[in-house]
Parts: sequence; structure tokens; C-alpha cells
Amino acid sequence: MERQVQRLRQAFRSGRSRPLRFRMQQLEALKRMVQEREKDILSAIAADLSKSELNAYSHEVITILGEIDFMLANLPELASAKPAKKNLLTMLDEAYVQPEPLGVVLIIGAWNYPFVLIMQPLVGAIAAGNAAIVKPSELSENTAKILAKLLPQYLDQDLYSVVNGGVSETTELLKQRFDHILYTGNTAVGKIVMEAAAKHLTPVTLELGGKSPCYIDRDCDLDIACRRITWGKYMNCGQTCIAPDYVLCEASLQDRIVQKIKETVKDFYGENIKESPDYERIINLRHFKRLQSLLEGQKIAFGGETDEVTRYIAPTILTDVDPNSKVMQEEIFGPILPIVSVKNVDEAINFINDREKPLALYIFSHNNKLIKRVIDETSSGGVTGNDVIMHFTVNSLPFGGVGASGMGAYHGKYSFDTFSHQRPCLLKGLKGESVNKLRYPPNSQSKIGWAKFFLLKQFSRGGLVMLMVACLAVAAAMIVKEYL
Ligand SMILES: NC(=O)c1ccc[n+]([C@@H]2O[C@H](COP(=O)([O-])OP(=O)(O)OC[C@H]3O[C@@H](n4cnc5c(N)ncnc54)[C@H](O)[C@@H]3O)[C@@H](O)[C@H]2O)c1
Ligand SMILES: CCCCCCCCCCCCCCCCCC=O
Repeated sequence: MERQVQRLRQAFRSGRSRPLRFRMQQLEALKRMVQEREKDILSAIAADLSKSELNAYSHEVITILGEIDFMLANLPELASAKPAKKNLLTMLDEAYVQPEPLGVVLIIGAWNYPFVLIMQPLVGAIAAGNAAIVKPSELSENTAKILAKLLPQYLDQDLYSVVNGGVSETTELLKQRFDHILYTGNTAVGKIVMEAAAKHLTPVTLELGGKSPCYIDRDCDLDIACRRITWGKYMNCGQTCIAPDYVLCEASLQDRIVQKIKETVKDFYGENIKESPDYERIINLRHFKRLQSLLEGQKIAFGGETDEVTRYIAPTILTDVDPNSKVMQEEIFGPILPIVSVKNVDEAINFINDREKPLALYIFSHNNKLIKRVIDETSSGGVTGNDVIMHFTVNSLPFGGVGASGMGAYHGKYSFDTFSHQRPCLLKGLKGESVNKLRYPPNSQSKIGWAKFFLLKQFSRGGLVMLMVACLAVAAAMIVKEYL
């Protein structure tokens, strides 16, 4: 591992990853890889998640093509020096912020969207001019293999490398010094990553999880709410970081919600859900059994069927759920939707605030003021109002968690910023040395007075012109007075 990281560090030191042209070429190569090897990529994702190739495309590939196109279109602007506002002391100098690459970064992905969760951060790392090691999840082994096969065929092998493996390989990697680590996975491992990174003072972006609440207000379009919740909850068999984990609503809505979701499930997946190409399966037996245990002792209003052989769990709804029951103590990350009754939005807000900050928060209501109130009085990684998941698809929105659901963010410009150091640069002129005497010793009260004037006053260019005109007027008056 150490030699591999050193090799990348040497390649980074050569400066080869910095030129904009090079970065664009690598991104274009990545786009070519996705397009030319689409079939291999789709079949790998499909095999890992029992997913149709159509869903593999719309859930994962389309996002990556969009991200690459964004970077190709915006990289010159993102990577350019940004002029900075100056104070009076530096008004005649050049001040700007220069984005620069961090160095060698590590990207650790998770199994549930195995292609997106490696490729989207990698696009940002390349765009920002870094070298990168990617470590796909061992649980989505087909995608991990295809990434290890294809990335070296398309990208510079000295600057971008794939390490496959599980806990032991990742643990070895985490002993190395990186210049940034972007980790996607569960909170417990997020702490392990942060602890390892701390040894090298490496900054981290932690894309973690949590229980994302979905509040359904009595004044909402219940048909639309249930349709959209059904889509986001049961997509990828519920194995989505920002899936609505549970519903909060007044008890009087519960039965109608169950009925409408039931109808929507039939509409989406047909009479025999098991036969639907659009309904996935649980990733492995461990998660299957974990999810089965969450059903114990619960009132199953819909679904609940399971098949261990195929790791099938039906779209399921639990009603009258006790907030202290097991299903409400951990991230579900499966096709089980508990409904917890609250008296009103006040109680919903308190319920949310009494728990860890979630990765996402959803509110369905006709009342925009209520939506904004819930947003203002709670905290979460992100929010979608009157829908679920869709904030993930808007790459002008930073995607990340807060508190236990993560730190940092990426997507679009935010990926570029995550993998860049925003370097402040000031190029001083050699004139104005007389003014510099104000900062040289010996210090004095009058120098302090001047320092306040020069440093504490913020002048716009127009303000400066006014000031200079005033100084000239004073000087002119003094000259006139002198000679009259
Ligand atoms: N915020 C996001 O963008 C996002 C996206 C997807 C998943 N998630 C979250 O990830 C979780 C599901 O992922 P997961 O954790 O089951 O994925 P996982 O099992 O694939 O683990 C994630 C990565 O961590 C590594 N890993 C696992 N255990 C480790 C250890 N002890 N030491 C070092 N590395 C280790 C794995 O090799 C893998 O690469 C959920 O909580 C979900 O909400 C978050
Ligand atoms: C008009 C056609 C519209 C098609 C829209 C398809 C939108 C698909 C959105 C997929 C979003 C996938 C979420 C991935 C989350 C990954 C992180 C959490 O696990």
C-alpha cells in the first residue's frame, strides 16, 4: 500500500495532474469509458444489486454522465483565480484566491450505489487536479471488479489507482497519509476513518447515513405524497442513504397512507412484485436477517413477505409503531416503512430534534410556510419538500450530512471545492513604502490610528475614488491657501 501511495505522490509531484488540458482529457476519457463500456458496467451493477439494467442506468450511470459534463463545461471557471476585495493598504496590489489541488486523495465507496459512489467523487478529484486511489466496496464485488479493470484502461495509471478489498485492505490504506479522504458508508466506520485520518491531520468528507424522517401534513396532496414516497422508499429495495426511513403523521391519516401506498406499489410493480424487473433484492444474508428482525413484534399493515433464498423482502408498511421499538433505533436501509403517529407539526419537529441529525428530511404539505418552518426549526444533511430523494439529482446543491449523518459535501462545484485548497494570494507592489512606515517599528498611538483607518475601513472602488478626490481637494486647498 505504502509503495502504491508513494507512486501516486511522485506522479502528483511531477505536476502532470495540474494542467487544465490534462484534467479535461482525463474527464473525457472517463466519459468515453462510461459510454464505450456501458453494457459491462450495467451488468456489473445489475448483478450486485439484482437490478435491471434500465434501473442501473437511471439510478447510477446517468448521474455520472451528468457530473462529467458539468465539470467539462465549468472547469475553466472553477479552476480560475478569483480576484479578491482589498483593503486600503493593498488597494494598488493584486489579491486573488487560487484553487489548487490537495495532492493524493482516497475515495472509499459503499455497496448500495457502487458505481455512483466511487465515480462521482472521482470526477471531482480529477477535476480539481489531484491523484486518487479509489476503494470500492467489497460487497458489490462485480462493480468493484469492473472498476479495477476499466479505470486503468482509460485513466493515467500513475495518477489514479483502484484498490479492491474489504476491511483489512481498507485498514491498511487508512494507515497511509492522504491529503483528503472521502468516505461513504455507515457512521460507525466513519468514526474509524476519521480517527485514522486524524493521525495525519487529513481532512475528511464523511458521507454517512441515518434515519431520514418524512412528515406528512394533514393539508397535503396525499396521492402525490404517497406516490413519491413509494418511489423513493422502495427504489433499490430501500437500500438508499436518503430513502424516507419513517413517516410521521397524525393518526387519522395512517390508514389512507397505507391504502394509497398499497395501490401505488401495485401500480409500480404489478400484482406479483417478485416478478417485477424494477424491484431489487437485499444485498446479502446479513442485511436480510437484520431486516427480518425489525419486523418482529410489529403491526404489518402491508407486505411483510420474505424469501431467504432470493433475499426478497416485500414492500412493507408498519403502523402504530412504538418510537422505542427496534425498527426506530437504527437506520432501516430496506423496504420497511414504519408510520409513527404525532399529534401535529410541533410534535413532529420535537420528534426529529430529539434524535440524531438525519441525512435527509422530507415534508409534504400544501402549506409552504409550514414546510419552511420545519426546515427552520430542524436540521438535516439536506431537504426535499413535497418529494423525496430528488435533491440528490441537483448538482448545484451540496450533498452531504450533518452531525451523525456526516460532514462535508460534494456534487458539482462542491466536489471541486472539496478536493481543492482555496489559496489566498497577495502580490505587493514596490511603491508606497512611505505608507509602509506606518507598520514598521517603532509603533505609536498615531500609527495605530492610521492602521485603523487603512485596515478597518472597507472601500469599494467607488469609495476609494471618492476618498482620493477628497484628498486631492484637501491638497489643492492647502496649496491655494499657501500661495494666496
Ligand atoms: N451519504 C451518502 O452519500 C451515502 C451513500 C450511500 C450509503 N450511505 C450510508 O452507508 C451505509 C451503508 O453502507 P455500508 O457501511 O453498509 O457500506 P459498506 O459495507 O460497503 O462499507 C463502506 C466502505 O467502508 C469499508 N469498511 C467497512 N468496514 C470497515 C472497517 N471496519 N474499517 C475500514 N473500512 C471499512 C468497506 O470496505 C466499504 O468500502 C448506510 O448507513 C448508508 O446510509 C451514505
Ligand atoms: C424524465 C425521466 C426522469 C428520470 C429520473 C430518474 C431519477 C433517478 C434518481 C436516482 C437517484 C439515486 C439516488 C442515489 C443516492 C445515492 C446515495 C445514497 O445511497
